Amino acid sequence: MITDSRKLKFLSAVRRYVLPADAGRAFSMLAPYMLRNWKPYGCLFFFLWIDIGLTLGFAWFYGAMTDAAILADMTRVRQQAAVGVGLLAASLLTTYGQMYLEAVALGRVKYELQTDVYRHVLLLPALRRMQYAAGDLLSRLTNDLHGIEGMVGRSFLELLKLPLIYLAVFVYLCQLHWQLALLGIAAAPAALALGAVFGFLLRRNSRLASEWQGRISVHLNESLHGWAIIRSFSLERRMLRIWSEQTGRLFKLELASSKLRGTFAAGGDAVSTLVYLACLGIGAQWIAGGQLTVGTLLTFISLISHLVSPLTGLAAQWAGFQRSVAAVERLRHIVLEPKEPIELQEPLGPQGTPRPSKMQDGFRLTEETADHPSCGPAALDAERLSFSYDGQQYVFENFDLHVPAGTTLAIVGRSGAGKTTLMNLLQGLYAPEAGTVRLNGRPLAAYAPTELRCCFAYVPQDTFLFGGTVKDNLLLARPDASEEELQAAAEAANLHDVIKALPDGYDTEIGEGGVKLSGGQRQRLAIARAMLKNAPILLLDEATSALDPQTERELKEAMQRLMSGRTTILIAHRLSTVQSADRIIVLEHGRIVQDGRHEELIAVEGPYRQLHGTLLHS
Ligand SMILES: Nc1ncnc2c1ncn2[C@@H]1O[C@H](COP(=O)(O)OP(=O)(O)OP(=O)(O)O)[C@@H](O)[C@H]1O
Repeated sequence: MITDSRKLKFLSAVRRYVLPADAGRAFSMLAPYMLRNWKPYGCLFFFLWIDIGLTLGFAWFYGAMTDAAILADMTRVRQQAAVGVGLLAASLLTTYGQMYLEAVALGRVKYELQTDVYRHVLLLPALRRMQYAAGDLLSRLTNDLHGIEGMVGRSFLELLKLPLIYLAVFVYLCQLHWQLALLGIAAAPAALALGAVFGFLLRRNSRLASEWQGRISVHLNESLHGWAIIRSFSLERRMLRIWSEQTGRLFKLELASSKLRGTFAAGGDAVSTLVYLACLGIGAQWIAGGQLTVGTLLTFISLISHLVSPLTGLAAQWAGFQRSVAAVERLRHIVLEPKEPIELQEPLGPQGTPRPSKMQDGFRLTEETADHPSCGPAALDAERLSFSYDGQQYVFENFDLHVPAGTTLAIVGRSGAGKTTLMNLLQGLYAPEAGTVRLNGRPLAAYAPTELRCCFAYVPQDTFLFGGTVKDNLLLARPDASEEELQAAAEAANLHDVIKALPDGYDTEIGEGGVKLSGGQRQRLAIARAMLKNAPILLLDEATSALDPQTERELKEAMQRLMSGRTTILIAHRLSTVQSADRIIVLEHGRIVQDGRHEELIAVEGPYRQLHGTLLHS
């Protein structure tokens, strides 16, 4: 006996299959892209009618040619041959036109959609961005993007074509011989039922396959980024096991889909063949009885498959369509996310010539990074800030802080105290749930995002460098910087001599993530970059790694040059930077538990004195 909940589940699954709400949403997302490219789509629609006309034309041609041949009417045979050549030429042109136009339409829609989704990813607010694994985003932007073909490619037009051709063939056949035509559609219910069941199963499989595809991407991405840890912890076997499990699951799903498709195709063939044989048998009897000519039967036979295959084909196309709906849904999730209101320069179209870029990964130096308004001396204030990552556990509650212009504030505290979170709140990367951060008395929200970014130079603990040359990486901070300015920044960061010693100087390729530079060199490159940006507020997350005395000294000098004349907030791990700060705050569970200069804090018993011993001596 079927329980009620099972029945409900089944009914809702059927409803989702027949009337998928997500299909409507997916269409409303894709419609603007298709409308914008209405020309190729319009032409494809035109070709669709020609295609239907050609199908009927060829069927008629075979019949008429056969009848003319049987009657040995050579004049008609010659006329028919000419018609045949015309039909063939039209068919070749149609095939070529359809393939070309599909490539144009599909390519443009995919390009525009991918660019929009990528742009959205670039502009995701920091906290929202963290909700997605990098590999998952990668999978959405590649696999899922290609998965939309069922909704915007020719298969979508096929979906339109199948009912039309079905109707056209049926009407045509009824005129030829209505009894045979009715015999042809007798198989319709069986074919439809077969198609619906298989389409449903295929859809479920393709959804699962999409999810596994995403997981594989996440794993692959982690393996490539964490290869050093994999090597040092001997995780190769474990990573390979996870990989094999995931790809094995995907393989099984794809195999199951292939089996379904195979069974479905075989079932469709069986139904078509049965109908074909039945028509042939009955038709032969009618020919013998003089009710039908051989040519008419031939026309009939060549069209009969169009009465059956659209039904099975419709379900197959429907399954492909469903697969696309699932893919569009995954892309839609991203574009529904809020984004930073930053205007980005319109990229070139698919036919446009890309602007020359020296960056390996195609990162372009555009006006977005070139804006460089000067904010002048800047003071930062946090007023009654409250912030939590999950809406439950508050990292900060009613937090107040005042950083006067031109001073250096050092933040110290145990791991997890909230130092990085505070830094991100102060530079407006995270929006507080309550309270305000003010820059020169004006709330951060009142600044345009690009204007705000230009007021801060951030040197994180782990420097991120782009593949490309030393110069490319420096120019990211200020694309219009002159050679002299680049050199001055590098000199101030104690990096110029190192760069000069590289094989191609400033034009040396530093590899993906700057792998060809040492850790200390990477840090100094980040400092030089911040130097070039010349922002009034400097946010520094000091590196915790101990460096050799020489590098340490060079780094310290570079940092001090960078800090002079700017408002600096630094997460301090080194005694020397803490000692020279104008003010030190000690954070504990999101609260300032000690506040003052080094001499004042060290003089009293408290967390600072305890932490002091753990700071790096340099
Ligand atoms: N993306 C995040 N999602 C959820 N919780 C987070 C996230 N980032 C940090 N936290 C939590 O917020 C708290 C403060 O973290 P934060 O990174 O600011 O500490 P920190 O003082 O910078 O630590 P460390 O010195 O180890 O870098 C911690 O309890 C941490 O678990």
